[in-house]
Amino acid sequence: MTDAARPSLTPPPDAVAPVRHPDAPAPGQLIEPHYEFCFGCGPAQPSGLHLAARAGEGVEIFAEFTVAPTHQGGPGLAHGGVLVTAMDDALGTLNWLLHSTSVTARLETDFRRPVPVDSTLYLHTWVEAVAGRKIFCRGEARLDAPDGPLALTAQALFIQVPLEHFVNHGRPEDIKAAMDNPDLHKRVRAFEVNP
Ligand SMILES: CCCCCCCCCCCC(=O)SCCNC(=O)CCNC(=O)[C@H](O)C(C)(C)COP(=O)(O)OP(=O)(O)OC[C@H]1O[C@@H](n2cnc3c(N)ncnc32)[C@H](O)[C@@H]1OP(=O)(O)O
Repeated sequence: MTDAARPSLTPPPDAVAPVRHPDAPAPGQLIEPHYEFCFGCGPAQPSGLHLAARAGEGVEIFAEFTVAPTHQGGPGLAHGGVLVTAMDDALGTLNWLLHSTSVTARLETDFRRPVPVDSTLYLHTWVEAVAGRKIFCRGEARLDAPDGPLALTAQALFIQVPLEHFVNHGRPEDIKAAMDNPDLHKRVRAFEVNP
């Protein structure tokens, strides 16, 4: 599909190039999960994807996840929704490079080949442009090697939100537990000091 057919995913003429925040993780640095129970990257989520993400040199992320039997859709194959989750999380991790908090507003994914259980998906996501609160991103995922066969491509629109977005909309007991975690609190508050 051409960009013209995806108007809300195409940066407008006044969009600007993304700027890597001075306090962004260094290239190659492993980025800690934003929340231990996140289905995408949380270590405490038993059937989650346990996505491991590293910062790239640009406003980009490189991430990996290995498809487990619990991620099946068709027999022996990853569920498409699980693959979209991996892409969404790798796109969401771009927040750490911009030092902004944004959420997925629109995510369009093209599935280009089946992804078997036990294969490792290598994801690459990057910010294409920023226009006000709108962050235009792209991603691709390859099978079993960073330069392996292309399995998924994606375009997304993220919208910047204040931290209160999470506090106001999340289940109260989970918000309280997250706020009581000093490590998480410190990581998230860093965004407010350096917006
Ligand atoms: C703690 C760790 C932190 C970091 C946390 C990191 C988490 C990473 C996890 C992975 C990412 C996720 O899954 S996030 C979870 C999934 N996503 C969500 O739950 C988001 C649910 N949706 C919303 O909350 C809302 O709809 C928002 C925030 C996206 C937008 O609401 P809003 O703030 O009121 O803004 P609104 O005026 O509606 O829209 C602003 C502009 O964007 C455009 N716009 C809005 N939605 C769309 C859309 N779907 N498609 C096209 N365009 C859109 C509007 O037309 C408008 O353009 P114009 O008129 O200005 O031109």
